[in-house]
Amino acid sequence: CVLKASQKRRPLSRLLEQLLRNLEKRDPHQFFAWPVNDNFAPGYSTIIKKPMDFSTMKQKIDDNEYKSLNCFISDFKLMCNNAMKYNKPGTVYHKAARRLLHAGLKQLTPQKLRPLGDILT
Ligand SMILES: COc1ccc(OC)c(-c2cc(C(C)=O)n3cccnc23)c1
Repeated sequence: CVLKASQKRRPLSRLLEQLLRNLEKRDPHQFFAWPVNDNFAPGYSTIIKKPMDFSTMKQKIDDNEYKSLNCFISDFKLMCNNAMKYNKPGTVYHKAARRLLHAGLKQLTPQKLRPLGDILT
């Protein structure tokens, strides 16, 4: 039988795509969907040395750049921490980043991931 394109992907890639979709649902305003633009965030590229966003994470999945779940989780944390570094507490972006990080890490706990089986070992 012929595998669908999605079924041909590596098991880790399919898992990370699923996790990414679930994390993106926690960003309803799409503040984290694309790279932050210096025109809207003055000085962003001088303050934030390693920018990260969901579209970049998706591209890294497609390019098989993530060798483990932990590398994927590190980029998710980097993205949220960048927003909490650049934006002052109390701003809509700082609050959105805190909520996203908290909700995202709850989805990425071993208890939640264990049912996915030995794909993570
Ligand atoms: C107001 O609509 C948008 C749309 C897209 C954004 O980033 C992709 C942002 C955005 C996202 C951020 C972050 C995540 O720091 N940000 C900081 C300062 C000014 N704008 C932003 C806002």
